[in-house]
Amino acid sequence: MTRIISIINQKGGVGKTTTAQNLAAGLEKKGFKTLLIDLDAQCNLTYSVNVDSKYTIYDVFSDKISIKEAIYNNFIAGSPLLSTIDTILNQTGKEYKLKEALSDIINHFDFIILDTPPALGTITINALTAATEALITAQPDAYSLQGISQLYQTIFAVKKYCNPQLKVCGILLTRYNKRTIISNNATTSIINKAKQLNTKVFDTKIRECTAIKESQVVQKNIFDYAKYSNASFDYQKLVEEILGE
Ligand SMILES: Nc1ncnc2c1ncn2[C@@H]1O[C@H](COP(=O)(O)OP(=O)(O)OP(=O)(O)O)[C@@H](O)[C@H]1O
Repeated sequence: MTRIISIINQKGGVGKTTTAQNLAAGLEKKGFKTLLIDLDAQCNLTYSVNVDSKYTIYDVFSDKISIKEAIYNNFIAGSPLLSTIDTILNQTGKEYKLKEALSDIINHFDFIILDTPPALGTITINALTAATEALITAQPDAYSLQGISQLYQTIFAVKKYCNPQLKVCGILLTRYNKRTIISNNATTSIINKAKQLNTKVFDTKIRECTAIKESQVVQKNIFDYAKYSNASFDYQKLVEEILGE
C-alpha cells in the first residue's frame, strides 16, 4: 500500500521543507518510487528541488489540469497562488480535493511526501485528509509543546470527520544540538508529551548542520551535496527508521 506522509507543523521554520526534500530523496535512493509535492505558497521546496515544471499543484486544485499532467520528475511544484486557495475551494467536500486527485496516481508510487504550509488551514487539512500518516517536525524549544498540543486538536478533528485511518508516525526533532540545555530539556518534555498523545519521538534526531543551508542554496538534496555530513547521516537514519529497518 502506498504510504502518503504529510510533513506538518503550523509553526514556521521547523524543518518541514528540509525534511520533505531529504526524506523523498533518501527513499528514492533506496529504490522506492516517490512523489514529492510542494503544498506551501512560499514554494521553498520548489526552489530547492530545482525542477522547471510547467504546472503546479494549484492548477490541479483549480481543475485546470489532471494530477498526472502536473508531475514532472516525480515532483509537483507549489505556487504562490496556494495562499488564495479558499477563493477556489469553498464548496462542501473541499477537504477531499487532494485525496481525490491522488487517487488517480496512487498506484504508481510507493511513497507520496507532502510538504505543508505553516498554518492549519484548508491546505493542511487537505494534506491530512489525503495522508496515511502525519510526521510532525519540531525544534526542541520552549514553544514546541504548546504548538504540538494545538496541532493534535486539528489531527483529532481530521481523524473524526475526514480520515479515521490517519496515524501520527512520530515527532521528528530537527536542528538538534545535544550540547545545549534547552535542546535537552525540551526533548525530555516532547518525549513525555508524545507518550501522552500516544505517539513517539523518532530515535533519529536531525542535528543542526550548516551543510543543510548550503545544499538549499545550490538546490541539491543533502545526499548529493554533502554525503558525509551529519545531516546526510541523520536523514539516512530517518529513512531507515521510517522503513522499519
Ligand atoms: N538540520 C538543520 N541544520 C541547519 N539548518 C536547518 C536545518 N533544518 C532546517 N534548517 C534551516 O532552517 C530554515 C527553516 O527550515 P525549513 O524551511 O525546512 O522549515 P519549514 O518548517 O518548512 O518552514 P516554513 O514553515 O516557513 O516553510 C531553513 O533556512 C533551513 O535551511
